[in-house]
Amino acid sequence: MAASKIAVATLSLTHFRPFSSASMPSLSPSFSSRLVPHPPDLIKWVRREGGFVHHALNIAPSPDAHTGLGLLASDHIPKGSELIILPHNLPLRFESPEAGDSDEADSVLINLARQVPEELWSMKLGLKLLKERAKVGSFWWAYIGNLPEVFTVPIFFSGDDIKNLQYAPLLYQVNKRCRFLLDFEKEVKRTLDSIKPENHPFGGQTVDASSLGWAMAAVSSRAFRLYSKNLTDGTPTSVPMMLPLIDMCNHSFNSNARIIQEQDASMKLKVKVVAETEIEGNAPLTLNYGCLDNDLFLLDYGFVLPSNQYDYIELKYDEALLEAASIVAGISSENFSSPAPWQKFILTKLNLHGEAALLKVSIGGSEVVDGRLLAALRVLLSVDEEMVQKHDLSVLKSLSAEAPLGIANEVAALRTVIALCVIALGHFPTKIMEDETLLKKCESETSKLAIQFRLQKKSVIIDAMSNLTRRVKLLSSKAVSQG
Ligand SMILES: C[S@@+](CC[C@H](N)C(=O)[O-])C[C@H]1O[C@@H](n2cnc3c(N)ncnc32)[C@H](O)[C@@H]1O
Repeated sequence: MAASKIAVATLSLTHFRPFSSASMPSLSPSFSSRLVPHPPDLIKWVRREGGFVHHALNIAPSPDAHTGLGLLASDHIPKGSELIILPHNLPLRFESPEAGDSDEADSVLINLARQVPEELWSMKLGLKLLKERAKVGSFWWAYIGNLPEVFTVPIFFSGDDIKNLQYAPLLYQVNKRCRFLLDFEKEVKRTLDSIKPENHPFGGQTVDASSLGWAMAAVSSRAFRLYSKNLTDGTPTSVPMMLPLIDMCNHSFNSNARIIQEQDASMKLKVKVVAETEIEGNAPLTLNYGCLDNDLFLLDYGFVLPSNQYDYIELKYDEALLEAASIVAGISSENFSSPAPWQKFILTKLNLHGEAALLKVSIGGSEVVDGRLLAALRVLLSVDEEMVQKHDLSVLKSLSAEAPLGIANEVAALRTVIALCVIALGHFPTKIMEDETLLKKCESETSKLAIQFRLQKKSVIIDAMSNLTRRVKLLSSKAVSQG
């Protein structure tokens, strides 16, 4: 017994790297602080392991101080140039494509991963990342040592900062993730308590919600989905992977580089980054992470994009809310609370009525007004069943279909949406000007993010209101000119 205790002690001292910095970040961690103070040279490591890195690429703090480190071009790079090539063994994925190389510790990991809900896939790959982080001599150490020490995703916000987001759908998601991490911490502890030391995937270390959260955030903010063949039946599936060095690229919707997936001579995965445009010297290399709203950018990546064209606010389709909006808009219609049977029928087709109704609707984004909401308002504000029946649902749902049920109907529908916007704005506890003043005074990065997030949500509403007001004015002047 005593001997095995000594063996455990030796194992734990020499075969793992402590997770301590995941739960206790250094006193003033910044976006640029890495897991270890002087991490290995990542570019050299990629080249040494058979990868290619363009000679004019460097890792450096981004010109925009809030984006952490980035990849910068030191010289002009022509369009089409290959910038980075990673051979198949460099990406870090949950399951290695080489069959038969897994050990007992891997099967513990696989069993834990089975308990992670699909939507939190980043935790699954995060378990693998934690395993490699704990292992002395991990193949990926040069990569892992270069990962950020802290992440600004809301699971690490203080309670006040979470409240300061002021937006229920995001609060719900943040709470869900926090609750999952706390429950999963217990599950991981329970599983690891019964594991033999030599099979412990984290070198005998305690894994808590904080280290799990670090791993989940590292993956959600840095992994890319690539296509891979399913090992059992060969069907192509998208697999999240961490792509060393490539994940030093920051995001832009107008990115100057893109990822290409290829196969090498032995049909193994090869991941390339290619210049999509000419890249000037000193310019950052950027990738497009996707057409995401600010909820996802904040939840997964820990940043908020100003004037994000894909951002929107979520509302619940609710008769009482519509009734209130129509009163604010000065339009009286009883149809909101008691639609006629033909109107109910269309609402059911729009999935806004009935048992399986989906009541989430949106304002903002590329549509400006959720097509289902717009169609419902047009229909509820119409008394002309025959005219409504003439139109296809796709026309009734489209804002670019100009006044399909007549100008008066369209003005009433748009004014009701504008009133909905006024009500939605009123639900935020602070005004835009207050937020702007608070933002100037604010020193904490996470408090700033919370204020920026809610400011952007309010801007989405204001932009939608301006867009709709412009349309109402145009329609009204048309109505006047038509006499
Ligand atoms: C894939 S990593 C990019 C490298 C990262 N900047 C670093 O220091 O390691 C993604 C992270 O970079 C930051 N980032 C990337 N693009 C950004 C942007 N457009 N605005 C603000 N932060 C950004 C965020 O912290 C995000 O979680």
